[in-house]
Amino acid sequence: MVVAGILSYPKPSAALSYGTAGFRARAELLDSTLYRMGLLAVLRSRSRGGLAVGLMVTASHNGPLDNGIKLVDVEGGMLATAWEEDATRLANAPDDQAEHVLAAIAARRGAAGGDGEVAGGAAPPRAAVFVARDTRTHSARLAAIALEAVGVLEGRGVDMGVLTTPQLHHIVRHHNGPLAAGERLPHPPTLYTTSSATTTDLSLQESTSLAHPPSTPHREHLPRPPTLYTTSSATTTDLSLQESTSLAHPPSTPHREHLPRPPTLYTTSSATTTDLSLQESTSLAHPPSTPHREHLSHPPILCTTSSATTTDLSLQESTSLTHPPSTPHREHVGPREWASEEGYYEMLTRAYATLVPPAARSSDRGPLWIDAACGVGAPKLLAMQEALLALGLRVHVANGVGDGELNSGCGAEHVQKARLPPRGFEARLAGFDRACSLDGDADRLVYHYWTESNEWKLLDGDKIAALFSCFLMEQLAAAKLDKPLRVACVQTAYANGAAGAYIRGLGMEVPMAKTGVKFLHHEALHFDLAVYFEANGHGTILFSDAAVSALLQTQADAEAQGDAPRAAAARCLLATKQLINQAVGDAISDFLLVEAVLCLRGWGVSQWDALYSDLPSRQTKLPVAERAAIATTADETRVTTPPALQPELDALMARFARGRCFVRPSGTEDVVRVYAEAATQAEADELALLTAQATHKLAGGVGEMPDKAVA
Ligand SMILES: CC(=O)N[C@H]1[C@@H](OP(=O)(O)O)O[C@H](CO)[C@@H](O)[C@@H]1O
Repeated sequence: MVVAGILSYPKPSAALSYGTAGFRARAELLDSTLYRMGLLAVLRSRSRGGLAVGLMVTASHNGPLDNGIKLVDVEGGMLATAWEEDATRLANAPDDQAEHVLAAIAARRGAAGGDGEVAGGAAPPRAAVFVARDTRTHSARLAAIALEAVGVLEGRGVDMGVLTTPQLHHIVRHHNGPLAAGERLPHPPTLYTTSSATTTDLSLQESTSLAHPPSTPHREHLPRPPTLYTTSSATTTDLSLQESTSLAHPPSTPHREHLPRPPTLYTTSSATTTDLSLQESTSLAHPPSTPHREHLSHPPILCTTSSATTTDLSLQESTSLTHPPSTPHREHVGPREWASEEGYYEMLTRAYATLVPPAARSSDRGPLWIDAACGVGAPKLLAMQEALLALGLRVHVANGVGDGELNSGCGAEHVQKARLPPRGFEARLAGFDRACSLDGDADRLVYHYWTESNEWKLLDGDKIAALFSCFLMEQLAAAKLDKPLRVACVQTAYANGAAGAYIRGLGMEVPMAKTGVKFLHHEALHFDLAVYFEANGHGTILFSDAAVSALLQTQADAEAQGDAPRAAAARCLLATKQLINQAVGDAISDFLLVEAVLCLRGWGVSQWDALYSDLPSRQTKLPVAERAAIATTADETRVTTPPALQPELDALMARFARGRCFVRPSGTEDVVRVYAEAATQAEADELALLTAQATHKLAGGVGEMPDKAVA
């Protein structure tokens, strides 16, 4: 059946690569990739004892004709690097060899077996693959192809419907819970001799460190009889789980449409949330007898700072002292009840309520205007709108699905790259003093506003990182932890020079990572507490288990000593951890934290903007004959190939006061990207153009010599 399936979705001639953020291509080229990635996702899940993995159908900030795939690994983060290589190999295998490539991957990764053609002895653990999609017109069809493939390998495919990318990460993370923790720690590769004497394979290292070695009773829970999910609650029944019992979804099968759903008020405690997904979920990876359920039996902590009635599940989670600081990262995962879209809203609104107590909710704060890029962020924001209003946060959602072309003239990518306001916000709008833009799958966020003097100003990922950094440092100072935490803000070469200087001035380390959030995320894992952001607005804050444990201890000590300010600071940091997505950058959770911090400080957007002044910068891009022919140093700030290019760029930089420029091949588009910074905007623009021209001349530019910046 696997072979028949592969042959029914022939591979296009174009080469496909699992780039900086998954596969991206014209939608019509992706059928075979979706099918094959459905198969691969099954292997990945099997290799981790049947823990769920996610498959997101999206091309993020790309135009509406493109689509793509982002695979979500078992701990809720991005796919392990070694599996990315497998993904590329499998996507590009000729049709008549793809099954062999798949079988080789399965054997190498300890994922063979079962009744499918990818067989090899004992039945493997049953895989679980959660498939979600954005709002592109072709996404539903492509998601169905992935689900079909999952079914062919007898995995449990769950159609999660339309979600933001970070929501899928969140659901996978909370579904698998602490069982998925303990892998992908930032350590050097280890040589594994079990599979091949020459294989240095992190993924194999991972699979040997499973919480569930093959002998664990995982498979006892599978297969389960299909569960009938009848509607019991109009607001919270998760239709996607009705679909979970269907293992093979032929592309022609119309999937249930999950959108738009009526906005739901998420203000109450879990008493009103009857989430059938959770009934189902509890019978999978976390049997009641496992110690992980201990998280749910701790008495909840009442967060008196926010509201006497708020029982905070995250703090319930945090009260678990079963994971001392020495245990691996990421064991303070939230409760299983959050492993659903409703759970996501619940988690965020509760955290916001804790962080911004009623006394801090000023009624004269104007609404926030949110540009949703005509993408999936819009319906998700609408679903939260009433709950946010109840917490004193008024949001106005613009550029919703169908209001215009996705990511075109609107959205975070357009705003940040073109340095232009989005459609609908071209001039000051009465009543709106601040606005923000999401991208097409709602994992990026930038803010912007019009000044009193009618100047449009952008607050990009660097500014968000600076706001979060100063807030964290302030709260850490007030919490007076017994042992200081190692705190950092991870950036890339695209970070504005002024941002790095400001953050270093706060006393934080500022390590640099390669472009691509996965690199920032991995770097952030080296620290107890780390903010990471790309200038384009993709980022989050990671709290290590050591940090969470230290904060819990501080809170308990301070409360016992009657030190209210210290206890409040620790509680505030724990609520921040609950609000900010621990799996991946998330525009919705990021904007909630921005709003919370501004509210707590009584700041308007201009005061935030005044933290530091950006050095003027400009980005552009150009096509070249072979972008892979351009190589850079590890930090991407200098070109190593072609050798003549860097001396030319050095000479250009020397001509401009505070001049800095670099070029690198894009991992998501067939272009070379150019970045330039200088003392004035005119000089930054000129340096960017000269850099693009030098690249065109020395690195095989195609078409006309660039004569202006291109967003
Ligand atoms: C300069 C820039 O913004 N590059 C973006 C872009 O990658 P490129 O490899 O530059 O195409 O898309 C990535 C995925 O979204 C994101 O991580 C990265 O920051």
